Amino acid sequence: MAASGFEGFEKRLELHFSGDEPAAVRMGLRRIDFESLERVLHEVQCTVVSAVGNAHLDAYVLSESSLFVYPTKIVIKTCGTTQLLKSVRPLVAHARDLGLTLCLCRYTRGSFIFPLAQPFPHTSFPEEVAYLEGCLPTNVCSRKASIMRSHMAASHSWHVFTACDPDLVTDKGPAPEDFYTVEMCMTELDRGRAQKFFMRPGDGKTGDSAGKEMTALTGIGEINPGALICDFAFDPCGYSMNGIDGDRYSTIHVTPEEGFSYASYECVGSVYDDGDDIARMLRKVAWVFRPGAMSVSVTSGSSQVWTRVANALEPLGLKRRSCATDQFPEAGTVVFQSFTARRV
Ligand SMILES: C[S@+](CC[C@H](N)C(=O)[O-])C[C@H]1O[C@@H](n2cnc3c(N)ncnc32)[C@H](O)[C@@H]1O
Repeated sequence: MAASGFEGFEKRLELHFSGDEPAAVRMGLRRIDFESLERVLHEVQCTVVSAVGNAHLDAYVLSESSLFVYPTKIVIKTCGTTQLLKSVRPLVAHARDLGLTLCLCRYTRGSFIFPLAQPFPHTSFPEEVAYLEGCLPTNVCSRKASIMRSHMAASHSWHVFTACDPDLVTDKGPAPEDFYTVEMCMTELDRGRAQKFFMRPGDGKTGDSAGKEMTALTGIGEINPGALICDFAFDPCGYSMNGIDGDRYSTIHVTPEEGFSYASYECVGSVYDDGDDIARMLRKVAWVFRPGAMSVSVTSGSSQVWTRVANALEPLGLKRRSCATDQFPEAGTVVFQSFTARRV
């Protein structure tokens, strides 16, 4: 970290599994014991700092972002110089031991602010794809890698790799057209807002208690007041939270340092939700951080959700600069939009 700052942009991996035995899928991946999860995270170079769970999923705040474990799905998101893709082989092996077969893999990330600081296998997208392909079982044979450009600057591209087992995804996997994932990446955070994510020296607060205070003082707690929140503040600065609400999660991570400030927001939803909910949440997130630039990626089987993004953000003075769409076999459609704050 000497020659650069903290890399806020996360790498994100989503793995879906299927199984023939009802007993295997009932608790599924949630039966992986904590020590085994810690060993996987050790490979990735991060640790668990806080955890919460409900009837549907377990959510972990990590030293570098978050991990969500459902019975047949894992989402792991890590930032900094972590080696996220090193988790693929051990996670697939643990799932196999539980009678579960990989049916869908999604890997996404933005453009790193400090690409030269990234270690193998994250030194370039082609290298990440080559490494990932080497880790995946042969049944996930329907594969595609794509870099979606924003036409703004090379620094705002969206990297997507998907791999599916066409038989398992359509037979037993999730119906991708019903669900969507929104990934928001924000840079050039408003200075005053970013300042709220620094701990105050000598106030005696722990990571947990300072995290709770930040959730309340910044307005993050109001984004989805119904969610159970697990939050953590880093010393001297930085913040992470996971929110769980039934079978949905949301997550926020903040790197507030001037010069490379960054915040991300991610949530999952269903096309059957009230369409205004997602618009309201996106507006609240933009209000919490007031970023100078932002990208929003929507992964969905239906084409309608992404239109709500621009409709929600443009009234706040965020002008849409680009919109790119790409389709991934059996893994849905990705719409990548970028915005900048209107300068007055
Ligand atoms: C883990 S958090 C949030 C990560 C998220 N991807 C982001 O950048 O928004 C990163 C912030 O916490 C700070 N931080 C302080 N101690 C840290 C630690 N031990 N591990 C990771 N980040 C730490 C970093 O400097 C940075 O501001």
